[in-house]
Amino acid sequence: MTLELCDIVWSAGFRKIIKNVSLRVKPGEFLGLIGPNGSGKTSLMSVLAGIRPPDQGRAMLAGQDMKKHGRRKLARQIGFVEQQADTTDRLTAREAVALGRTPYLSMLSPWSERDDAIVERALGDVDMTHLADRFWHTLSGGEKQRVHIARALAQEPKFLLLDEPTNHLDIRHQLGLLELVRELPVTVVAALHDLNHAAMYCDRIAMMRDGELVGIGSPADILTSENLRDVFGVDATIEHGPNGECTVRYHTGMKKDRAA
Ligand SMILES: Nc1ncnc2c1ncn2[C@@H]1O[C@H](COP(=O)(O)OP(=O)(O)OP(=O)(O)O)[C@@H](O)[C@H]1O
Repeated sequence: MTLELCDIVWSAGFRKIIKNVSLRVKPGEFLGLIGPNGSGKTSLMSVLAGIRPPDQGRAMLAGQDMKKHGRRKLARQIGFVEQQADTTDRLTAREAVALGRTPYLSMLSPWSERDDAIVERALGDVDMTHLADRFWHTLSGGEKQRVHIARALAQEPKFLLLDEPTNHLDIRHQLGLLELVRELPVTVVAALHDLNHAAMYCDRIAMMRDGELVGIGSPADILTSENLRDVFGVDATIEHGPNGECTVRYHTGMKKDRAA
């Protein structure tokens, strides 16, 4: 199954936020989306998730315009974990994860033991089994984030879209989460701020600046000193390992250099 954007424009009011972006997500890949604050990552993810219909261009799932897929069908194929999503409902963690099964339930297909098993597995995947009966409002920011991801996993999507999924997580859970999603039999698109995490886990990286897609390719192709200076305004050296892996080493004293 494919997910593809063709020459997408999305505007808020009169301002173009996403500017003529074309992108084909390859089946099975882990695609990272990087870019400075306000460069359009969240907006692009929302278009990819089918939440924001583009003003121009086409967002396609399985070769068909997303507008033609119903919400329920989209929800079975695409799990989207938004930034800072919250709920005021009085739910336990387990009940919040169970919401992920909604697109599969109907009068003819009521809740079953299989749904229970999927919910328990999703809770286990994000290391939240021991907190499954806790109420949502009592969870920490990181625990809530893990519940959101479990809810998306319970959707059993083909595409998992994660908007800054490691926000709020401690380093063990950041690495654990990225390792988990890389191992899952799903296609992942994740907006990431940590460029070394993008280098470690992504098959490809797409880089945005001011609403435009300015590059897409392997971590080594995208994470260059020139790109980091031009797009992020930081000075860094990229170290390359023997197997093509790369590590970003940021230079300190940037403020002083700029002032000079
Ligand atoms: N509904 C909206 N109305 C007006 N402006 C918007 C709207 N949504 C996004 N924007 C603007 O569009 C630009 C891109 O926002 P977006 O949230 O997509 O960026 P981002 O790359 O995800 O940023 P960050 O890294 O800070 O999360 C920003 O300047 C933002 O203020």
